[in-house]
Amino acid sequence: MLRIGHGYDVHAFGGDKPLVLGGVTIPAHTGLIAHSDGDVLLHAVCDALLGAAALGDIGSHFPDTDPKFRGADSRTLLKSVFQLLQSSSYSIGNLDVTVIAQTPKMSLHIPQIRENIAQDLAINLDQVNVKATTTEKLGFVGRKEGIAVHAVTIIENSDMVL
Ligand SMILES: Nc1ccn([C@@H]2O[C@H](COP(=O)(O)O)[C@@H](O)[C@H]2O)c(=O)n1
Ligand SMILES: C[C@@]1(CO)OP(=O)(O)OP(=O)(O)OC[C@H]1O
Repeated sequence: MLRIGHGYDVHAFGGDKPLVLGGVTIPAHTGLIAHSDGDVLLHAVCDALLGAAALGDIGSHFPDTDPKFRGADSRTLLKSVFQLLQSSSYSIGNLDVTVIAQTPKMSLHIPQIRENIAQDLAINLDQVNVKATTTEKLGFVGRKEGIAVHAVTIIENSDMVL
């Protein structure tokens, strides 16, 4: 059976961490405020995968009250989510990500982000799409207060494939 999942996350600009999106450190005026490394892109991907598998959400697996996850590398969290899916015999069909950011310009970094995600989820590059849009200066994104990310995925339970 095919199953769809959606993930959405927002983090505010600020703090003293570097900006990390999809596992890539991107030159920016500031990073994102978070308990972990603040990789809002990978958080949305984790939530899409967990949602598709009806396994809750990122906060239920990696609570932001747990000191263990302070400064956590979100690629490590993504790999843990992948292991959870594998334990339930799910395989990933494809993943589509939309970064909503007035800044930084994402296009240069997207190839490496796709590579990172494909590697962490053991899928091919053509199963991962990442794109970006501004909000034409409207709202909190447009005021450069933060970044929002949507992710959608299709997964399939390989036990049930005929
Ligand atoms: N943070 C961003 C936002 C957008 N892009 C690229 O620019 C194109 C045009 O953006 P609009 O918001 O005007 O639609 C968009 O399609 C992306 O290719 C980007 O790289 N980084
Ligand atoms: C990743 C976790 C865990 O460190 O914390 P944050 O980095 O604050 O990110 P968020 O998307 O707010 O919540 C998920 C978390 O529990």
